Amino acid sequence: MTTNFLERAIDFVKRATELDRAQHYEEAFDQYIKALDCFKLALKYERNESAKKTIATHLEQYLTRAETLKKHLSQGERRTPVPAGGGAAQKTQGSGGGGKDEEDEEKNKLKQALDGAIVREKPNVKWSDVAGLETAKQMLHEAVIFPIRFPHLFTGKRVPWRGILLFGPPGTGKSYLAKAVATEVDATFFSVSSADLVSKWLGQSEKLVRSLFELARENKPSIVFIDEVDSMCSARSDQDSEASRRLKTEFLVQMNGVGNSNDGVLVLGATNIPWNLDPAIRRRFEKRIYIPLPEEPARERMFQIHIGGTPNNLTPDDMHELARRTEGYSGADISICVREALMGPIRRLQDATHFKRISGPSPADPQRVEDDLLTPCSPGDPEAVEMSLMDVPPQKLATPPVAVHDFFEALLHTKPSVAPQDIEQHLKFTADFGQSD
Ligand SMILES: Nc1ncnc2c1ncn2[C@@H]1O[C@H](COP(=O)(O)OP(=O)(O)OP(=O)(O)O)[C@@H](O)[C@H]1O
Repeated sequence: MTTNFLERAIDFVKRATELDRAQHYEEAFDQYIKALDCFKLALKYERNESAKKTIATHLEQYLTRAETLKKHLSQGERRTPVPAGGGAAQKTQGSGGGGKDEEDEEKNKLKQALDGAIVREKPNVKWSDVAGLETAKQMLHEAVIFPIRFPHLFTGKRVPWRGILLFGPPGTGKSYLAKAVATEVDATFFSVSSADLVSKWLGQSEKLVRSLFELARENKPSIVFIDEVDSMCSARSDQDSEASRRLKTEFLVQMNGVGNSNDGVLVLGATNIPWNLDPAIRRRFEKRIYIPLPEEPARERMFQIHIGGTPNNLTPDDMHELARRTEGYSGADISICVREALMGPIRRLQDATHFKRISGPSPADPQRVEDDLLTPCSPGDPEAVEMSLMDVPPQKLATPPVAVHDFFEALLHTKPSVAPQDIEQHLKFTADFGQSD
């Protein structure tokens, strides 16, 4: 298996370096990425230690080159030459002169480690997908979207916010909102779960934090989203391990931008337990926005968003009723309830013992109407034919629409997940330190 992956990796590398030399950087980058995927698999399955080392060295080498190309491409320069810069192309071209010093090597390793801990792809969540949370959205516009789109608005003493904390009970859309920011804004987005950072990289994590901020500064305008920021930044205490103390100090230093300018870098934090944050770190988040449980109109919008285009026969009154019945539910609770309800028609199909013919849009081509589709019905229906789902030809199956009783049924099984005491604590924190949505 290893040999196979290794061979494939080498094939991709050959193609990549040829394209690289011919300055076809976009295609070269694609081939490097494919090569890296194969190298990673080869590394995973290789048992021999010295072979592992060789593969790891290749991996690092081509990763560096791919990163250089990516940076170059993202600056919109498709064909201008990219210096080899100690990366793969340099070595394969045999142009010598490499010799990165140890510090660079260390930095590269950390950047690779970061690659595993951070997500850089743009999520696909739009502003309009986020129900309610108007204050938070407006604040994020001020902090993120305006400074990038209209930099001249932020001159002189008017400076954009550098640190924003989103806090509130679980499942209220803090991460979801951060994803919407990432999708809507033309900035590099780094998303890191601080629980991951602490658990996987303890000992190394302060260096990772430094590298994360370095990367963010290199790629500005950028947004660093730190989920569960409390696990990295809880109040300092005598019981803290040396590693955790170093991590907190480093985070403070980086957020201050000491010795570096943090212009163009916004730190967005999210937490369910803001009262656990270290006070010094809490202060670095200049804006602290409470993300509460959704009000009735927001809940109604959530039902609409999560149902989307799924065929249903819900009336506006049904929607109001659902919103009314879900007081105390978080956005996450509602999305689970909707998923459950959307399965209702599938269950009806599975349980059906009788079907009848109806006309409707063809499952294969919704533009065409067919008059011999089959849908479940009660055994007493005059047109009922006894059969089960498996007897229905797939292209003749008409899926029943989701109905309001599917939601009522789902609500019996999905209960609100946030406890009232939790809300009280959040309200107290908001009164003391926050800003309410
Ligand atoms: N305001 C909202 N509008 C639309 N959907 C929402 C909203 N809030 C939550 N959801 C739904 O709930 C899911 C979970 O939300 P999310 O992960 O953002 O919550 P969170 O506040 O970050 O929770 P946690 O603190 O547990 O990480 C989202 O993927 C989304 O489907």
